[in-house]
Amino acid sequence: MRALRKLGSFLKPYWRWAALAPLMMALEVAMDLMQPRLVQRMVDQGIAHSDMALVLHTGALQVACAVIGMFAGMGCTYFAVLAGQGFGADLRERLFGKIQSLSFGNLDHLDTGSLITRLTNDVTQVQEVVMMVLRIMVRVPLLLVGSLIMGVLTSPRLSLLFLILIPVISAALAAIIRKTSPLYSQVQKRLDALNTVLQENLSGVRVVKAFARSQHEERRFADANDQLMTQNITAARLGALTMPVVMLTLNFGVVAALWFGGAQVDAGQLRIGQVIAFINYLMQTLVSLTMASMLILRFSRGEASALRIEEVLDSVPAIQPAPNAITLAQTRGRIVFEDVRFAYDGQDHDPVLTGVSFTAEPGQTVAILGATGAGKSSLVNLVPRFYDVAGGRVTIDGQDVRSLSEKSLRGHVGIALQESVLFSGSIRDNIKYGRPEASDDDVVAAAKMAQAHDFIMGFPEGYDTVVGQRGVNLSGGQKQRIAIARVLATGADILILDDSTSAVDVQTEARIQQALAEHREGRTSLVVAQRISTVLGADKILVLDDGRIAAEGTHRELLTSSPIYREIYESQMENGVITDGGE
Ligand SMILES: Nc1ncnc2c1ncn2[C@@H]1O[C@H](COP(=O)(O)OP(=O)(O)OP(=O)(O)O)[C@@H](O)[C@H]1O
Repeated sequence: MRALRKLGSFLKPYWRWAALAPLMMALEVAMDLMQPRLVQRMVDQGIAHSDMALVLHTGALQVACAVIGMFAGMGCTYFAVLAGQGFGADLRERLFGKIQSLSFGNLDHLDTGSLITRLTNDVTQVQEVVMMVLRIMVRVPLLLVGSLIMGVLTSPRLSLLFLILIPVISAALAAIIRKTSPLYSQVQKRLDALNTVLQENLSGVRVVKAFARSQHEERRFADANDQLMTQNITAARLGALTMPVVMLTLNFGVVAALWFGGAQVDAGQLRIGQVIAFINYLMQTLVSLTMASMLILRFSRGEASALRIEEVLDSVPAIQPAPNAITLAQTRGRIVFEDVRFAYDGQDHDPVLTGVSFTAEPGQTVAILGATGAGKSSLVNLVPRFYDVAGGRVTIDGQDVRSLSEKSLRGHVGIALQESVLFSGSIRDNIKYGRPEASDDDVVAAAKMAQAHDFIMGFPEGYDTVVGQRGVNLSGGQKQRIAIARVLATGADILILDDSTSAVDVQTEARIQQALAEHREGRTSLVVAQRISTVLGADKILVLDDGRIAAEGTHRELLTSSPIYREIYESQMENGVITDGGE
């Protein structure tokens, strides 16, 4: 229960509600405990002596107790819901914030489906435990101890039955719990698997259709769904044993109490009302034991969820801010890679980049070219410090990027990632995403440079056109251009384009390059490309081969000095990829 206890701190802001709920419950239990005594009084003193006034008076007291108990119960539920919902909302918010704070390296290891399950189902499980605790955590021990004491007070001799019934029912319930609780951890895992299939499918639905794999995906989903169902049924089947076991024991108890109680009534040692009251207390005792077992089961289910939540909350961002992080007020934009090594495991096994050294002077455009998997994206991701180097260093204006504050670094480095993700909302909002205070003129200027203005104005609503689920669907090339406009609108003085014109036709791409060249003043650019046409005008081209810089120079220089470059050039010439400005 360690993880659950730790998450309990999220209840602190709601302590008033959390305290009121059990108080109300205590009142309800007190009322419940009064009832059998009142029944006993009515039978033994009222009915036995035909004392109608006493019967009516006791009946009225019973009604009053029931009404008070009912309101107390309602109050308890109400306060428990207030506290529980507040707790759940705060926990979800913290979890979401934590996910936002994680680095690329952390996110590589957490799959989206599992994060969704943790944010939704796991939080709900823990929240339910909290509400249950507030409602019945007090009720169970109070009712258990209270009814035991009252039972003993009512008939010490009949109470000997407790000595048999309690161990029997406790042992049976404990066995059920031991078998059931591991099954619920499995339920969460199966739910993860289902959410992963679901999430992959929803985001990749077009690929599924393109490959006509709908049936395969349906089967995959049905498998995951069936496994979840089977797991739930297995757990529930075991759990379903609880009630029959309890009822059997309870009925044995009642029969035994009637048997022995009846004999004592015959012998004049006990009154009928006492037997009835004792049976009530016996039932309350056994029912509260059952509730305790359910509570334990819920706890172990909640603990499994709490552990999964904790795993995310306790993740340490792979990228740690420097203790005295420097804020770069202005940059010249000189980027230097000094003998950089990089590996995704962070421990230098199997490096993706080795011995990478180069300089991008302020205002220069440096292009990075190479086969897929050569390490181009990995290289540029080191500049905004999405990952840390394993050896060497990356500097901006002589400052190691690890010594800069994240805010300042990301403020100066704008990156258009390989995959252009737009958010639902207007095109304007998307372009302003990195700098919400950008003026409309800035937005238009950025869109013009990214060669997006014309097609945006082609939409009836222009910049207010809504993209995303309920808006227009943009082509891959249009999305890429909006993503480029988004990074240009930030006004960042270091611009990184990671293969971000791959879906744009060669002519448009050339126009983007030209517009960027015209506005290059004060901006250093790193451009990752597959096509030589993208890099023709670059001040420097790095040819990356298997994580190393195989050659470096301008287009002209490389044509003569680098066989790899010449090979790429010639293959693209043959395929007609180089149509504009090629030599
Ligand atoms: N998040 C990651 N975790 C682990 N390995 C990765 C990750 N991203 C890339 N790699 C590996 O690093 C190597 C370089 O990948 P990278 O994406 O940098 O290549 P690239 O040159 O940009 O390729 P492309 O042109 O296809 O985008 C590849 O072997 C790839 O499998």
